[in-house]
Amino acid sequence: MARIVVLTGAGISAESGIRTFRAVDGLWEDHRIEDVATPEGFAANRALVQTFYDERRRIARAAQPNAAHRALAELEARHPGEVAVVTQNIDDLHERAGSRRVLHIHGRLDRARCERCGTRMPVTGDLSDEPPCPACGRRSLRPDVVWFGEAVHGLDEIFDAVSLCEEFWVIGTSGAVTPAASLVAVAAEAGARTALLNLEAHEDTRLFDEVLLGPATETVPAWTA
Ligand SMILES: CC(C)NC(=O)[C@H](Cc1c[nH]c2ccccc12)NC(=O)[C@H](CCCC/N=C(/NCCC(=O)O)S[C@H]1O[C@H](COP(=O)(O)OP(=O)(O)OC[C@H]2O[C@@H](n3cnc4c(N)ncnc43)[C@H](O)[C@@H]2O)[C@@H](O)[C@H]1O)NC(=O)OCc1ccccc1
Repeated sequence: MARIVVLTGAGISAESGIRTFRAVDGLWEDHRIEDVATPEGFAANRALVQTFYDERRRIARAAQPNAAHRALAELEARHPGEVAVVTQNIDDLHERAGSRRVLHIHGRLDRARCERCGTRMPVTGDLSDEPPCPACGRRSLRPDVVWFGEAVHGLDEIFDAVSLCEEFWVIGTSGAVTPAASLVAVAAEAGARTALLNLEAHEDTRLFDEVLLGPATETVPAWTA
């Protein structure tokens, strides 16, 4: 049971050079969600979607964890077994910062899944080259990420962790996407102390006991010190 559960979003990786989604220069400025982040969009234009994620994979690989990622990894090292990170991010910056218990609710860029046999595997080259599935040989690999309208990953384990934690912190997310956005209500309902660490306030911060506004590389080290 993790005493502290931390939900993170694109804002925690922004200062590592990974674009967020809804900001003025956000990803959704250049791409329609329907075209690049839905099963329908993938069926309609496979190459567009594969290339979109290949590009994001290149950017994520070139990015480095920042002081916010490191502060969470150091907190976990100081309190072994007491900290769990639930991230909406598909980059692996939490793991590269040293976090060990990381649950990717929306999947991972560095993994592919075969649509035909379901095998999951690390991504080596570009999926836009349509490499054959190493298990069934068919050219039906897709990014192992959760698209809109698809079931998220590990929801039961996440709900259990959130409903049993004493502290629930939300970092760098607009809270626009469910079910991730509904986790703070679960934590508050279970009596956890809740905190929001974000650049901008949310419309509805009533569910948060504490609100710290500012860049994550400043707020997270201060909050976890
Ligand atoms: C758009 C939204 C309304 N839609 C949803 O929520 C839908 C449900 C839904 C449909 N219609 C609706 C109508 C109303 C309500 C809900 C719905 N949800 C789904 O479809 C989910 C799946 C949702 C997951 C989609 N995949 C992602 N990502 C992976 C892919 C990819 O990444 O390409 S979501 C993706 O967008 C979200 C982006 O949000 P943020 O991370 O918060 O980023 P954003 O840019 O918005 O905000 C950044 C924040 O950071 C702050 N910030 C910026 N810089 C900094 C800084 N430096 N420091 C600190 N903070 C900072 C900013 O102030 C800002 O607040 C993340 O979750 C991210 O993972 N699935 C599902 O419901 O399935 C059912 C089901 C159940 C069973 C069986 C079958 C089906």
